[in-house]
Amino acid sequence: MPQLTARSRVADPVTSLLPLLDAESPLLFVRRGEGVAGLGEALRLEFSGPDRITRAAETWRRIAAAATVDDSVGLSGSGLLAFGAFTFDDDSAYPSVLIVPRTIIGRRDGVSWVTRITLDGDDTPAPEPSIRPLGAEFRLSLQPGRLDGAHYREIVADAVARIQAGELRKVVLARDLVGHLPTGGDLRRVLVDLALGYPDTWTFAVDGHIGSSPETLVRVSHGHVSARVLAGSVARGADADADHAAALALATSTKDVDEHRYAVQSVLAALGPHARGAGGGGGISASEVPFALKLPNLWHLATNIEGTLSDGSSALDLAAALHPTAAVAGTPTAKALEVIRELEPLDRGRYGGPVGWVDANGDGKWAVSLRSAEVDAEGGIRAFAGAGILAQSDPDVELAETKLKFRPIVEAFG
Ligand SMILES: C=C(O[C@@H]1C=C(C(=O)O)C=C[C@H]1O)C(=O)O
Repeated sequence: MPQLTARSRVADPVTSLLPLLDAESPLLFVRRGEGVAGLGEALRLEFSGPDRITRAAETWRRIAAAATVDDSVGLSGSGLLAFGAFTFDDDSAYPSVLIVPRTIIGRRDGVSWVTRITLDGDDTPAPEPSIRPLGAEFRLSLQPGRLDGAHYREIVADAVARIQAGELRKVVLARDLVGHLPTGGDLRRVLVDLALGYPDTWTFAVDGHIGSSPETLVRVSHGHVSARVLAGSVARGADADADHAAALALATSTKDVDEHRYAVQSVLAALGPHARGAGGGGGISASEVPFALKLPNLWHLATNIEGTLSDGSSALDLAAALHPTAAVAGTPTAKALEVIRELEPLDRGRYGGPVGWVDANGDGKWAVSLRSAEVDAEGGIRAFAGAGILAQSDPDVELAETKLKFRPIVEAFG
């Protein structure tokens, strides 16, 4: 069993975590400038196969129980934690990882801290947080990958026919864009653009998987559990009136409200066995009517879900119970996964999977990886975006929706 020792102390305030990151292998999970950044690797664990998240959760519980943690900060993200990113599919060629950095810099409620982590028997000094000037600016354009627009419309039409024939109710189909990072390209430039352009989303970087997701898979903090489900999308309007009309049309569209309901139900069903409702009643609670969440590129229908944990599950246990939600797979789940495998000629990698962190107490924050890309060791980039397909879906509209969902990543690289 790896023996980890972690020590967290309040530090001089940092104004931004991003310039502190490693340019080639950044570790990051932030929203509105707050969160955690990691340097170096004290421990890296890889998982694969159908029970990859469950095994990661069990392994982490044992490592955390054996660890020595001295945390005088006591904020969300202080103390010992592991960053993680898990593949969407059971058979992906990409690794699912938990990475414990050597040094963590955190920022929350105006307080900054540094956590230093050592692995017994490893004397490598922990990297010192220091501002590293950003590398040269670069611009690159992402091009259609394995699945271009015309092909995407075809598989959407195929899925619609299957849904209309009663094979399933909903399936989320994604397509890809590819590109190449220039030699020495500083990934922090991309992360800065994402974090500044989409401040209300989770901007993340774990093991070359980067993005800015608006969807919270699950958050656990001191026995409280919460999630934010998104499903149902529409483009922002060109002016204030058109924008208001777009949000209204989304909130009253039967197709989108139905799609949203499936996604909320799948999250409630997965969390129910682990939680009591916020009001003390049975189960976990969700607001009855979704709200329209405004992002720079899109409106989404959104529902916040809350409850009190009843069984000591960690955030990673719950991520295992939740993945894959109807927001990224479909309904019913098993059939949707079968249709995705059949129609999508892609390995989604960690897109659509849980990305976030878990601490030694089991608290943590996990997003559904959306608006994201895989960047491999040779600089190869593959970005993904998808849309929920229902009986009434129009292939042209769904293709247009994926274009809008690519925008954060396309613009951050471009
Ligand atoms: C699948 C994606 O997004 C998901 C699908 C949505 C939809 O179909 O309306 C909305 C938000 C996300 O839950 C994506 O961004 O790639």
